[in-house]
Amino acid sequence: MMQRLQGISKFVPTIYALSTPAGRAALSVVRISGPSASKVLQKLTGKIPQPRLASLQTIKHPTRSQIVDKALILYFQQPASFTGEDIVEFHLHGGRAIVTEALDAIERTNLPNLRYALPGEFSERAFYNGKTDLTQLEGLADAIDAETSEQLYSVSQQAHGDLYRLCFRWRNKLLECRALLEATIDFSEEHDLDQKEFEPIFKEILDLTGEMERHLSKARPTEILRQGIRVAVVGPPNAGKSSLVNYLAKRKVSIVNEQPGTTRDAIETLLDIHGFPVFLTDTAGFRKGSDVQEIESIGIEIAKEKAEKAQVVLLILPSGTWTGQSLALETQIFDLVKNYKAQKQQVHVLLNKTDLVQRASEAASPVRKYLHQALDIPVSNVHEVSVKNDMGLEQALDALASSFRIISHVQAENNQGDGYGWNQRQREALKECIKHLRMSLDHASDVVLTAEELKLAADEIGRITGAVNVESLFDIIFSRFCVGK
Ligand SMILES: Nc1nc2c(ncn2[C@@H]2O[C@H](COP(=O)(O)OP(=O)(O)OP(=O)(O)O)[C@@H](O)[C@H]2O)c(=O)[nH]1
Repeated sequence: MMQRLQGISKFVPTIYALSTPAGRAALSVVRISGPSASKVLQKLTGKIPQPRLASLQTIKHPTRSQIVDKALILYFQQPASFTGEDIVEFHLHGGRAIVTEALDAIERTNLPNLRYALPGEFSERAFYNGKTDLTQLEGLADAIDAETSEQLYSVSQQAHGDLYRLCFRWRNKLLECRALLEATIDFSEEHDLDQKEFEPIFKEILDLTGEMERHLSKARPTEILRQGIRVAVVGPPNAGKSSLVNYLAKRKVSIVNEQPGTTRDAIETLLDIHGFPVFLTDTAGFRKGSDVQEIESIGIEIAKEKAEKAQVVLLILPSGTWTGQSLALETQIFDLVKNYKAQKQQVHVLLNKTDLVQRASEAASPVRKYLHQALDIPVSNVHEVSVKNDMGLEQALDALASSFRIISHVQAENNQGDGYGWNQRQREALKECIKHLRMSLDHASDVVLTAEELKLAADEIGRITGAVNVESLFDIIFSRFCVGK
């Protein structure tokens, strides 16, 4: 992508694009960036307004001499703009013909070196002109892709520069320590210096290492929310699994029937539960017996696999089971639950069909105790519900959301959710940086090696923000943006 920008500024192409979705809308924004942006504006409106002040102007097509639109115009003078170049924005009425003609009018100004933008090219210019760093670009791409509130807030620190500022401070400190160390080494070659002279620098490195380790331990991996949390709905046949999935999805995702064994395959649906993106999988009911047909038993195996891969297992028990009449029959289910717990999966149990049970909470008490004692399921993870009558589901969803918060590190188990969102690439670079800092401290007796490790540590932080060469990543990051961003 670098080649798009090569050369001195007057040869940098001026780019333009529709920055809002195509189609009929209240407004559509066309953006122009580059050395000729103001010339395009002059040719189409006859004047250049004061920078950063909105003004209503008439856009005339240069060859047809017809009015394309009367639109709000914004002009940003470089370097005070998103890309760091001159930018012009046309806030047009959002009609298909208006947008097409506005884009055509820009092209027909026939100014040299003017072309339609490539995907992510505005952001790419912002990066190369030092207006943003890699963490903010990645955060912005994730923020634009976010479909739920928690997805959005998990990347807002990246998108708004907090992570960049932190890394910028760390890198500067590392470079400072290294410079100080090298100056002291040079000085010590002429003057017989005591090892003690290096102590303040080592203290600084130690403090910085501790600070980075704290950030790493509190880091919220952003990819968990980007990928969605996997929740498997399991239980015996006829428990109400499909009814629950349909209730949560607010539509008919699965077939509901009183016939046991209705659901044969795993049916997955993406939902927003309290701001968390959740892949909810309805599965075939677990059961054994001579009347279990081959297809159903395949479905049961698929259900087990789905549950093993899920981060949260939602076990639904129908009233007959949890009131104790057939609890013994369900040992195979409880064995599976033990297995999920052993794999550190979060397990929630819904005691369903309370509408069929007299004094339901009294009846639920022994089973709740049993689940807690025998299977180590917290009492707060066992919920009495009636999917049919919409009872108890609100509280169950609140408890599920608490598990999602912990899984996605939005909230730590000790209730401290103050860590930054870091993606895998960033966490790995931070881990490498800490490794080099630890090595630099191990080499305390050979300060030349310490200085070298400090350089490697600073490079790792530079890789996070893009200050150190990471061009191989640029195509991946910029291509995530659409044209006009
Ligand atoms: N009374 C009562 N009936 C319910 C409740 N929830 C579900 N049902 C009924 O129970 C029957 C089975 O419901 P499903 O949702 O198909 O159960 P399932 O667990 O998906 O069943 P399988 O597909 O056999 O595994 C249906 O007739 C539902 O209407 C409830 O809270 N109370």
